[in-house]
Amino acid sequence: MSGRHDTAAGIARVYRGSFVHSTRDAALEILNDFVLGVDKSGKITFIEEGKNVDRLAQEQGFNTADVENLGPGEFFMPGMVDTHIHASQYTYMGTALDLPLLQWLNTYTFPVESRYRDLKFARDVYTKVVKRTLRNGTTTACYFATIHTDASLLLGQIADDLGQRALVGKVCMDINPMVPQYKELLDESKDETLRFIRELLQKKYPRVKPVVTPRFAVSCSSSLLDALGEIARSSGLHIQSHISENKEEVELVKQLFPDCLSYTDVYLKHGLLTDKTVMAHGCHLTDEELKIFHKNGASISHCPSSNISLMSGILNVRNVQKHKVKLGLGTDVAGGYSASILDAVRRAIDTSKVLTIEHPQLRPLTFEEVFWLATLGGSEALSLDDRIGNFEVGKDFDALRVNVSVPGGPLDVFPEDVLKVIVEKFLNLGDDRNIVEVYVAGRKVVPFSGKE
Ligand SMILES: O=c1[nH]c(=O)c2nc[nH]c2[nH]1
Ligand SMILES: [Zn+2]
Repeated sequence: MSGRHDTAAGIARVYRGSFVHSTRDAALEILNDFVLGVDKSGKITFIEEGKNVDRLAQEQGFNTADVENLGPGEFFMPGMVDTHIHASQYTYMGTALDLPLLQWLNTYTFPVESRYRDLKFARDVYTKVVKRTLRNGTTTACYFATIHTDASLLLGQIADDLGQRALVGKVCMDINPMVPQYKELLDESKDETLRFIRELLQKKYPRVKPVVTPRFAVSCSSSLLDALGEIARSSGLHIQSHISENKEEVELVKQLFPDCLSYTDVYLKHGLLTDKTVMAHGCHLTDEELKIFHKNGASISHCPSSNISLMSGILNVRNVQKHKVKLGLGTDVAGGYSASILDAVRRAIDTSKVLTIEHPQLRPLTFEEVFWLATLGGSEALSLDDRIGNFEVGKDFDALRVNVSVPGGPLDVFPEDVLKVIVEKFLNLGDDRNIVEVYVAGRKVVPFSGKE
């Protein structure tokens, strides 16, 4: 942009072309020939019909010659939100999917997670997972790290360096009878959580924040859950954990917490079910529990790929919607075998159809609804919808520039394909080859700058 106009209006970039996003009223709004402006702080300053470009140029102080026009086959969509991913499990993603949850944790997960005391190993894995998810269009990720504070801080630093928006959780667990070398003492878990939060906040990363992370009720004592509830209350931070993923786990929690009415009641009683809580899975939650979620404003991360791979169960999304519980999508790497939210989109549709086969009265999810879950729904689930999730004026420009006609790409489009059809094809068939640019708060983070 020309210097004069830059200073006058603070507009950094203006794009013209097709935009698709979700709104409060429409799961998929298609905007053909629109123009969108981003200011220097990365916020969307206007989004209007392309025919208004001359007036906008006058009002906003930019030069129409500087407008970047999208090419044929291109559109912008909001960046996708992964509401649940284990960065520390990335090494074995795509393998080790032959056991149910509790056995899978003991056999594969805990031995691998115990390696993150080694910061060289952590740096290598965390750099790879942040790059992989960014390339696949995850502009916001809600991460589980491990029990190791320094490696968890490193994950925050890497996300900030590479420009990803992230909630980062140092995992807390003081019970692990099967793999006792991978757990903390109660006081250690509390102290290290406080250190993690303090040191991460001290970095003042604009878009990377800590999230209080009890692994799940099975691996935390009541005293630890209490302490974490108190830390979350006094800090006002986000909370993440797992809930009601498989039936064996639900039964075990009943035995471990006989004074609690349900799995949800365990988290509620310990102050861990707030309007900034996101719980992964929830496949076996009862209607009573969903009511408690709604009442407390807590959300669910739907991780269908993981639910199938670990043979856990299938979340009834229609029932979650009926109870007005906030919902987003999660890859749940490495229970899920893909780091791409596009995979979660497909599995969410597939699993909803499996439920429809079993219960024909249940309507399967549409691609528009799942697009909403991957973007605006995810932002709501993480209570970040005031900042991200769609192209509303005032929100940060977190966006994917998609090109469905990229040479050598995974899909073909035809002259009769309207934008809605093209979006559906991208959701079902597209991959990172189609995601030609990724923006977080206006900064182009993909392609990588080369310095990383
Ligand atoms: O899918 C899951 N992955 C995990 O790492 C985990 N820990 C507790 N419960 C879990 N579920
Ligand atoms: Zn998980």
